[in-house]
Amino acid sequence: MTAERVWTPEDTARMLRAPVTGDDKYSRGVLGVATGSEAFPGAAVLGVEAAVRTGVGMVRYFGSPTPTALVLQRRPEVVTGAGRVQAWLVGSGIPGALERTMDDNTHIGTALMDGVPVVIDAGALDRLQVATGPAVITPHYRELERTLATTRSPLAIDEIRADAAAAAAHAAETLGVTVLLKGSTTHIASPGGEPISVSLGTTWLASAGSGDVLGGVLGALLASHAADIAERGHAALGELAATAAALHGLAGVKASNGGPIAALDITRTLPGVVSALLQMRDESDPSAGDPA
Ligand SMILES: NC(=O)C1=CN([C@@H]2O[C@H](COP(=O)(O)OP(=O)(O)OC[C@H]3O[C@@H](n4cnc5c(N)ncnc54)[C@H](O)[C@@H]3O)[C@@H](O)[C@H]2O)[C@@H](O)CC1
Ligand SMILES: Nc1ncnc2c1ncn2[C@@H]1O[C@H](COP(=O)(O)OP(=O)(O)O)[C@@H](O)[C@H]1O
Repeated sequence: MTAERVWTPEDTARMLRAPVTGDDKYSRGVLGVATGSEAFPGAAVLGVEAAVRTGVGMVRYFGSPTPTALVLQRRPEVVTGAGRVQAWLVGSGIPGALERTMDDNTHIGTALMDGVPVVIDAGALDRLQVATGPAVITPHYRELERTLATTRSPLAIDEIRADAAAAAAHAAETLGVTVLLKGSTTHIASPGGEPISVSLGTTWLASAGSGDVLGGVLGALLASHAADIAERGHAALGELAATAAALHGLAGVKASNGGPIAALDITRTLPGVVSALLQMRDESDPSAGDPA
């Protein structure tokens, strides 16, 4: 069995970065989002909404006309078109290779070849090897099976299910990326980093679009922690991935209150979860979190 660090709300709170007096929207970090497509426009709305509500200086959205219109309708604060960013989120709501349009491929390529940290989800997973910056992949079990299928050491889905922690570790080693393997327990593995498990959610999170929300949370965290990633590389990416899974899980629990949730509900409870964690941190260590 893989020995994993069990991630806690306290660990999550320690990783959060609240804006300080010297900050502006650019110093807080800009997230580029290349998600959604004419086939799955809703995924773009979910990821953008989650990023905005996790906390980031600005979101730039780069996608096809339908998701662009929907994103702007819901979040007028978003800037559209490619531009300078500190991190990218790419792939949620983009179809697999056989169904992708030329536009979809352009969006994926732009995000992957910008050289900054990148969250790679769903339809961009088959292109992960062209990423020029440090990458975190966010597959569920079927997506991990597909992603490993073209490597020299594939894993069948039953093997992944039987030992998901080991599967995540194997994928991180084989692919050279940080892996966030989604499930009721989320397993995180990084090349050379500490394996982590996160079980802070609820089974009600097993619903369409829930993973698209997680991508937005993680993208926002990468964009707002660029200096930490530059300094600590995959060790930082692993802890940020665990932080995202924890925020997503805790927001899901709050949104559910023991009942069903729609994916967009998770984004509504995110700010409250962030503020409660920051308050807990400030009460236990008033000097934490403001290096300015
Ligand atoms: N609102 C949206 O725009 C949403 C977009 N999504 C996007 O949709 C794309 C595909 O994601 P998936 O995780 O579904 O991809 P998967 O490729 O893992 O799932 C598709 C597979 O699920 C199986 N399947 C399909 N319908 C089934 C059913 N009724 N019962 C049992 N098995 C069934 C089939 O084997 C199919 O090949 C991704 O790009 C994802 O981001 C999803 O996140 C759902 C919400
Ligand atoms: N049984 C479960 N219990 C708790 N969380 C779950 C469960 N199943 C899935 N999740 C979580 O819900 C999300 C589902 O993501 P994903 O499968 O990518 O959905 P989608 O593609 O529809 O957005 C992940 O964050 C995962 O960890």
